[in-house]
Amino acid sequence: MWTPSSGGSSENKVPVVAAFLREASGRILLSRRPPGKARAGLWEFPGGKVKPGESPAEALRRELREELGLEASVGQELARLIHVYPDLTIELILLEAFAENYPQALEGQEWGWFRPEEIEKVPLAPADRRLWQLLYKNSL
Ligand SMILES: Nc1nc2c([nH]c(=O)n2[C@@H]2O[C@H](COP(=O)(O)OP(=O)(O)OP(=O)(O)O)[C@@H](O)[C@H]2O)c(=O)[nH]1
Repeated sequence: MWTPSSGGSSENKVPVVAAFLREASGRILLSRRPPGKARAGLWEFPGGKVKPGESPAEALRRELREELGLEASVGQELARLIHVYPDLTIELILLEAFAENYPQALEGQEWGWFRPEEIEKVPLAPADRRLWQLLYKNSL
């Protein structure tokens, strides 16, 4: 598990949980930030903010159900980092997830399965680009 910090202020950081979810052929699930939201149009691992009183795993199961209609079990933590955006500072926690059904875009967002080499070329949210580099370097 890797826990680097991007350096800026990490006070009042918002915990954000995200899923590393692979289908049978090894492609990875990404979803796209919808128009009108911060980082609109960029791709990210599906997930969202951890609410007070929730564990990261509970938050991830809730987000996957709400956004993609997925029933999922959650495995180990793969990576974690702090990222400072102009509008907020997040602590992004990437958890391995295993889905029991197929995703459907319940909030109208785009999503897709990507092979690792395709992810190199996808416009990822900046925090996710860093996370991906960590994962790749450690050949997950
Ligand atoms: N879900 C998710 N958010 C990420 C990732 N990477 C990343 O920088 N973020 C940022 O973390 C924040 C998560 O907010 P969100 O909007 O997804 O979460 P939410 O639905 O629970 O909150 P909201 O109701 O305030 O929109 C956003 O600013 C988003 O850009 C990621 O891989 N997954």
